[in-house]
Amino acid sequence: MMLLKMENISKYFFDNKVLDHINFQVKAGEVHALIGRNGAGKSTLINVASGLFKQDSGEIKVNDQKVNFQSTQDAQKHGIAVIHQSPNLVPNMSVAENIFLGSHPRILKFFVNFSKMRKDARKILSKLGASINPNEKVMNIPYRQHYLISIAKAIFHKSKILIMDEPTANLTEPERDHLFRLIKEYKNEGIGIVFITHKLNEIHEICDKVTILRDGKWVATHPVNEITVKEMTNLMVGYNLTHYYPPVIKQTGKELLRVENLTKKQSLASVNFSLFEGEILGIAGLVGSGKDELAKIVFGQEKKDSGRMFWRNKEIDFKHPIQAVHNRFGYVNEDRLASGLFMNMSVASNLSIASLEKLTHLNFINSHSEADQTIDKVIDLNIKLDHINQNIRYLSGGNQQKVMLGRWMMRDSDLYILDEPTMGVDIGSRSEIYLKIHELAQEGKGVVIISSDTTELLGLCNRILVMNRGRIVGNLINENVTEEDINLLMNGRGISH
Ligand SMILES: Nc1ncnc2c1ncn2[C@@H]1O[C@H](COP(=O)(O)OP(=O)(O)OP(=O)(O)O)[C@@H](O)[C@H]1O
Repeated sequence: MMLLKMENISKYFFDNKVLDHINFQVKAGEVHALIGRNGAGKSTLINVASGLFKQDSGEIKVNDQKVNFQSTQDAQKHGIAVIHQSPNLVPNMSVAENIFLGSHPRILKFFVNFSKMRKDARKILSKLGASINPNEKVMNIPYRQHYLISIAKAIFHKSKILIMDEPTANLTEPERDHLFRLIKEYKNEGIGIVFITHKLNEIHEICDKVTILRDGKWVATHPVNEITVKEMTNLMVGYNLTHYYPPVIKQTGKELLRVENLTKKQSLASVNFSLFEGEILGIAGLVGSGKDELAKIVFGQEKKDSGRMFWRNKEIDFKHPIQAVHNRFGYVNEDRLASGLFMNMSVASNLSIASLEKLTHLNFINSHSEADQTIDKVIDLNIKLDHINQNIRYLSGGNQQKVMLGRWMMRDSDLYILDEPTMGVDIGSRSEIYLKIHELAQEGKGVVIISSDTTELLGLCNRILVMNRGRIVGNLINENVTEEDINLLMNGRGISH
């Protein structure tokens, strides 16, 4: 018996055929990966499965019975739960209240049993290995952890089909291990799981089957032990992707940025480093190592306690990010969906927002020039959209990420601080972004890449700083450096060779 069967599903957004006769099915006790490039239609397909969108044609069956969902609540009643890429939690409610929203434990039918709610929430969160206080308001919880709260919510509602849209994009390694253990438990209980990911290495670890979509069309479904990561990649992109990383840069120029004794209570302890023209400098470190705070301080988004910074040997002391922007610094924030993008604005405005003063002439925006430059960036970064005036909220997650990078390229920044630049970006687009970053460096720009993906840092950077507990504990020229070296340093241990 199939838990979920989607047959010939098609879906249009206006004239745009986003899903074209897709077949997809999930058995009880199966973890089924759904993969494809940014904009391939993965989220749309699961939004149809969960009653958020209505398909234009095709049928959905749950336990071999035809269903016709009118809403997400309707799908939930049939046991389908979705954990979305950017969870929609209620910010001024507590974590526990968010987890139990709509089904609070009650005393005498009417009164919410808060103490039971908190106890249950703590139990579920600890199962996920998440150290989150259930009493804390969601608005005070780092955005990175919102996904964990959403998972806790889905677990509580005991679904038969659990759909996870990029569950590991924001998780640390221990959190990911907890999640995988939980997925295995669920599998044994006969729950069917749909697992969307851009981290193709995870598929062999946790999934049984994989379905690949391309441009809204079904391309293939295979048991995972019959397909390699390379084959999956080629099916996703539709060609043989051979050059993933550009060559590592060997020569750099003059000093661009110098950071001296940068200190901030509880996050940075006397950090010193320089960045040179044409350099791609990586920063590795676990959550809490200080790498994200370092980026925020350099960009003027957070205040330092002490220390000095120099740009081309001239002291800088930004009190506000706008000063950094004037100095031609660009910053792609790891929290892009929470604070980087303007969700009610068009793609064109999101791309041009950092360049407004450049594009403005006598106080009116030169819209021809804006449109021309925007189109250039869109072509450059291969952003998938219908029209540049389209609202950004309708772009797929990975394409929104590319807009963030395009914004600073359009501004023609001299320094690019990119915090998790390829989070949620498909493998084909990642290789295109790496090429762009390499081109920026070749033009003499300075690039700082903060990434939790050590392989990415080793593939792209000529030098890697490793941070641990607010300090730089390694400054490694990328020659004969291994992932293990970086992992040892990140965890506060020395390299043995
Ligand atoms: N509400 C909407 N209105 C108009 N177009 C939309 C809407 N939602 C999605 N789209 C378009 O549908 C296409 C598929 O998007 P979808 O979000 O399903 O892609 P995806 O495979 O999940 O990508 P990603 O890996 O980037 O998350 C994209 O071109 C997107 O712009």
